[in-house]
Amino acid sequence: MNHAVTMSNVHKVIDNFQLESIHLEIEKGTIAALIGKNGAGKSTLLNMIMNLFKTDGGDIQILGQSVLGEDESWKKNVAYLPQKLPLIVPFTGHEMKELTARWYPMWDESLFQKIILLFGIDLSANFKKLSPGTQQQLNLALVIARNAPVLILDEPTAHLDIPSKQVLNDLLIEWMDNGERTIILATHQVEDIQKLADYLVVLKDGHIAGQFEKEELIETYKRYWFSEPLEIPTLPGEVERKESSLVTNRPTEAEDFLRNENVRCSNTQTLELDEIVTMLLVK
Ligand SMILES: Nc1ncnc2c1ncn2[C@@H]1O[C@H](COP(=O)(O)OP(=O)(O)OP(=O)(O)O)[C@@H](O)[C@H]1O
Repeated sequence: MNHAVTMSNVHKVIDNFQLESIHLEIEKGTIAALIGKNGAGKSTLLNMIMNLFKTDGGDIQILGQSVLGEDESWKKNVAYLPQKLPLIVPFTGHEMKELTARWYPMWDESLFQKIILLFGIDLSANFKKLSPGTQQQLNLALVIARNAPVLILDEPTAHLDIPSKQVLNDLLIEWMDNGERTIILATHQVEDIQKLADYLVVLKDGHIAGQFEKEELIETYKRYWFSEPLEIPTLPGEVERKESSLVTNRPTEAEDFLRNENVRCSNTQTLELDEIVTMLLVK
């Protein structure tokens, strides 16, 4: 069993929104970035993995165990940080830590203290008086220190300042090195994807539009520049055409095509990840 999370034919209707027949396999030992435009269904999908939203059908497994049955022992294998926490917390950081640590047998106190120190969090302050960024830092410390083999984070860097984002990315990379662990993170931040993700899972209007290995994806997209205005038919894999440039995601076929058409390009370039992500989400 090589999968940390699988979803088979999962579907769900919530008011006017529909998650359509989701098939997803997240390999153990990898980091998957779940990306999609606002309202694409990322948080809904993560809530369904955690069985917080009931499915209308299909199956979801974490480390081979269905999350939909009576047996809830799968919960020890996953730590989840939702985008929005539903509670107004009347506790200090110290109290929150005591309450959380008690529930989780794999709690790693030294990791927790290390994260608190790295972020510089005052644990004696009341949670509700902390800034949104500091609240997010504390929530991250509470969730990462649970040390579950599967970590699910919904927009973990949304409120963090630039140095804290770096701290978190370094922490997560180090955390991954320490055993067979898996992270799924929903994010809008290209830096998170760039630094962390092995795979990108693209969600569009409630369906999975594709799952891509990041390095392969970067190799796949190419832009060709031409010194003369273009008058050629659509290229294989063409995803963008401007006056003197073309982008394709099937470069080998596109280059054969250009040769056959006797068209020479003046320059070729790979694309930045943010451009590729934009094309994946809007085209
Ligand atoms: N509890 C709910 N009741 C009704 N509709 C809901 C509920 N939760 C989510 N939705 C709807 O599901 C759709 C997907 O929302 P979701 O929050 O999953 O998107 P998202 O991709 O996480 O968006 P964002 O990037 O803005 O966080 C939206 O149309 C939203 O209105």
